[in-house]
Amino acid sequence: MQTFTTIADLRAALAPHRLDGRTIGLVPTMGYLHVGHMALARRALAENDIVVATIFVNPLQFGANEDLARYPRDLARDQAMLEAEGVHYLFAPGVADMYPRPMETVVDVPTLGAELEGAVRPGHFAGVATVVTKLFNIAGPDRAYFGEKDFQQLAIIRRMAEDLAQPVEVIGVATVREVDGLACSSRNVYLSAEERAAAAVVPRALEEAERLVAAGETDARRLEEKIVAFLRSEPLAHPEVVAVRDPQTLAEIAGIGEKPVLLLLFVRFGGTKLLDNRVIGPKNMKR
Ligand SMILES: Nc1ncnc2c1ncn2[C@@H]1O[C@H](COP(=O)(O)OP(=O)(O)OP(=O)(O)O)[C@@H](O)[C@H]1O
Ligand SMILES: CC(C)(CO)[C@@H](O)C(=O)[O-]
Ligand code: BAL
Repeated sequence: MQTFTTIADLRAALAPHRLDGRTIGLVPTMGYLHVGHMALARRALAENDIVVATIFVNPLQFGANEDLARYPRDLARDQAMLEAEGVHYLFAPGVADMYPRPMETVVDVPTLGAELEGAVRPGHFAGVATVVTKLFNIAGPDRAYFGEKDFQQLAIIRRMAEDLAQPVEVIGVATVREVDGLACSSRNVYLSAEERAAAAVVPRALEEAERLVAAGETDARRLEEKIVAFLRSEPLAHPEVVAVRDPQTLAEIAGIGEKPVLLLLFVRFGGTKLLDNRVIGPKNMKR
């Protein structure tokens, strides 16, 4: 695997592949890789001739009081993991390589990006949409891979790619979990041992929602209230977003009826915010 830090070097490496008609899969990440990232890489390797992973902790998507400076980093370990998986290229630019001067141009998805996680992280999704567009422009991938754990991000990137006719297929990959069900996440390392044990309440809340819907709960607001109470039964859990939405549009819905619904959770443990979600179908519904 070759690692590049400049846009020009990555482009030069990819140009001959493109000329020879090879397909390119892109796996954008912020590094400190785990088995969830590896699932994206494996899927990309299965579906493309050439796979480019990217590692860039994008300052544009962090708010002033967020964890940009302390975001976990270990480039050597990440390189070894990607190499072992068979990834062909790693693009790991510095901030000056990606943004040699302050960005004047921004890609925003203002409605989808303002709610749910966007409501507690203003500007976050404009930062994501902007950097992902730039990564698409740099690598020119045929397909790009994103985790369903970041459900709203995936929905926003799909919408952005469609709206802007970006010539890339956006592919969602199922969430990979630890043995107790907690979604793998780079930020899990921030959790103390106590918080880590308590965090298992998040996937359990998704199970509980599934159980409540199967038992006949049809009111979206009541389901949200029950899940907030379930999460609060764990004293270390501070639910920030508990929302039942339409999985396609992320629009609010009132009732749980014939169609599957998205339950999206954003739960804080100490200073660490964890995301999770599940698409839940009504009783006996085949999904
Ligand atoms: N458990 C997981 N299963 C599948 N995909 C995942 C998982 N965790 C992250 N991803 C995906 O990997 C890509 C890169 O994510 P990122 O580098 O932010 O990792 P992360 O673990 O989500 O980090 P953070 O803890 O900062 O949210 C995103 O598309 C994200 O959805
Ligand atoms: C897609 C992404 C790499 C853009 O910085 C980031 O938001 C992430 O890791 O999910
Ligand atoms: N959602 C993954 C990237 C971030 O939290 O900034």
